[in-house]
Order: sequence, then structure tokens, then C-alpha cells
Amino acid sequence: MKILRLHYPLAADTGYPEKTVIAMGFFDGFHKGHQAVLQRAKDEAAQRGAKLAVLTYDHHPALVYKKMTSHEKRYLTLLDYKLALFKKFGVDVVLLVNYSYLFQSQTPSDFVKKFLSRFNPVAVVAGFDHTYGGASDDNMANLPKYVGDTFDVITVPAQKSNDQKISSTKIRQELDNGNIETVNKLLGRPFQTKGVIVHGEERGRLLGYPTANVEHSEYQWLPTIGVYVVTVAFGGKKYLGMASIGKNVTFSEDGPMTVEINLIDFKQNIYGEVVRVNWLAHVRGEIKFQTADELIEQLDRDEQLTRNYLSVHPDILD
Ligand SMILES: Cc1cc2nc3c(=O)[nH]c(=O)nc-3n(C[C@H](O)[C@H](O)[C@H](O)COP(=O)(O)O)c2cc1C
Ligand SMILES: Nc1ncnc2c1ncn2[C@@H]1O[C@H](COP(=O)(O)OP(=O)(O)O)[C@@H](O)[C@H]1O
Repeated sequence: MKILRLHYPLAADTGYPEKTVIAMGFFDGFHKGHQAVLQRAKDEAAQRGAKLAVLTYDHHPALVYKKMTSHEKRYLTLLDYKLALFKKFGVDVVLLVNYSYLFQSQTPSDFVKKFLSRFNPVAVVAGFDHTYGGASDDNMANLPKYVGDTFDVITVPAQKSNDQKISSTKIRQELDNGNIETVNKLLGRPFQTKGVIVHGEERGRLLGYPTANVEHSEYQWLPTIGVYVVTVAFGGKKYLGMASIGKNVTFSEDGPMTVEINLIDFKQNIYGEVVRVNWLAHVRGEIKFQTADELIEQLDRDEQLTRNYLSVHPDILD
């Protein structure tokens, strides 16, 4: 998969020589709605003997038009994971635009003539509500006016789940509500994050439940505080685990939020490993226990539940 990093206005020699079908969108989450857009583009590309291209952006377009909070600035899928998902899907070329005020401000006519046309589209494909800039007429319904008969404009209707549009916003809300099973249904795969194992307070081993503390990017959207069944992948292997996102309220009044994972039937030093966590099921909220022993009893029950989850879903370690 080729990645073209683009800055607007495009340099004179920027372009792509082969015929393309271009799927357009920010695609944060790469959920089932996004996948429907890419699937349509993939089918069109195959029929027309064209390359499958994706036009996407390096950061949230909203950065350009508002002051975003640090909560809003996070992503469901960080860029390197999103690119890996595109590659797995069979994308040939990614048009990765540095989303800037100048890009956002281009007229629809310039978007067609000075941008899209450089990449040889035979068709562009996007969701029904896609907009690429800030103008009021920069939507899919208006695009054919500016395209004429140079290429086709294909709009994919809303993909729904329980009569509701599948959207990145909906998935963020479900993560904030602890509904990881719903999230995974809307994604069509487990919600995945990546981090490095760092040192914690070295308390876990005293409880009989050592925990690998996963440090994530500050830009990663995480599930809400609570306990989850997870799998953790590193070094070409996958392990079963129980994860706690929280402030360790049993031991501290106002500690930092950490992601800690006890790996089941595992005993190795894994500080410094870069791991991928698949978030599979919500077990419970975080509890402030009166004693460490009560926490340990709860951890015993969490472990049992986690083992049961694996016996019902043996394919999670594939
Ligand atoms: C599955 C799991 C569930 C947990 N649940 C709670 C909890 O309900 N309340 C709490 O205060 N800490 C909870 N913890 C966090 C422990 O307090 C924490 O792992 C321990 O303090 C070790 O921290 P350390 O890695 O910094 O040594 C949980 C940890 C795990 C792995
Ligand atoms: N079953 C296990 N699950 C997670 N980490 C384990 C396990 N067994 C050993 N470890 C190791 O022990 C460390 C966690 O021990 P812990 O006492 O919780 O210390 P820390 O507070 O530094 O995380 C992990 O980072 C890992 O290197």
C-alpha cells in the first residue's frame, strides 16, 4: 500500500498516474459504516480495473475550526492502526492530507479541479453525509455539479444498527458508557488499543495478581473506568487477561488513571513490551474496597469470570 502525504495546495508534481476509485472520509474507528463505503469503492475499482484509493486526513478536521478539549482530541483509531486496517482491507493508495484551513477553505470547484483530478479518479465514493470542507455546498449532493462527466460520484446510504446510524460519535458514547460489546458490534471487530508496559506501584504482585501497566498515547480514546475481559497480543502470541481501567481507589484517594492487566496463567517480565489490547467484555465498575483482602476476593471472582468467557469464546485467542 502506497501512502502519499499531501499538503494543500498541492505541489506541481504531486499526483497518481493510474486510474483510481477514491473513497473519501476521516474514517475514525473504521466502523461498519466506513467499511461499507470502502467495500463499495473496492467493488467499483475491481469492475473498472482501477486502483482503490482512500482520501483521508492526518488529524481531526475539527482542529481547524474550533478549540478542542483534550477529551475531544482523542481518536478511536490512531493513524498507524487506521493505515494498517486500510492495508488489510486491500487499499492500494492512501491520499493522506494534512487537514488545514487552506484545504478546508477550497471551493468545491477547486476541490475537483485542483485536488481530486490529480489522482485520476474514475469515481469517488463517500457516505451520504460526507463533507470535505467548510463551505455550505461542499456536500456529496452538490459534488456532481462541479465534476460534470469527468468521473462518477457515488453516495453510500447510512448503515444502521437498531435503526440508528452507525457513527464514530455513537461509538465514543458507547465506550464512555462501558458498552464494549455494542462497540465491537458496530466496529465488526474487537476495539483495539496499543501501548507499552511500564512500571506501576509494584503492589499487584503482593496481591497475588501482578498487573502489566499499559501506557497509551494521550490521543487514544479508551473505554470508561471499569474491569474488562481482554486479550493481549505481543511477540506473535495472544494471551487472556483481565483489565482494570481506573484510579486504584482502594489504595489512593486521587491517583492517576491507569490501565492494568493481569494476564491469566502467565509469569514473565514484560516491562517495555509493546502490546495490542483487544477489549472484549465489560465485567463491572471499579469498587473502593475497605481492605486489600476484599479486593483479592473480588479479583478471584473476576478471574473465574474471565476464564469462563474464554471457554464460551475459545476463538478469542486465535
Ligand atoms: C481485573 C482487575 C480488577 C481490579 N479492580 C479494582 C477495583 O475494583 N478497585 C481497585 O481499587 N483496584 C482494582 N484493581 C487495581 C488494583 O488495585 C491494582 O492492580 C493494584 O493496585 C496494583 O497496582 P500496580 O500495578 O500499580 O502495582 C483491579 C485490577 C485488576 C487487574
Ligand atoms: N500474570 C501476569 N500478568 C501481568 N504481568 C505479569 C504477570 N506475571 C508477571 N508479570 C510481570 O510483573 C509486572 C507487574 O507486577 P506488579 O507488582 O503489578 O508491578 P507494577 O506495579 O510495576 O506493574 C508486569 O509488568 C510483568 O512484567
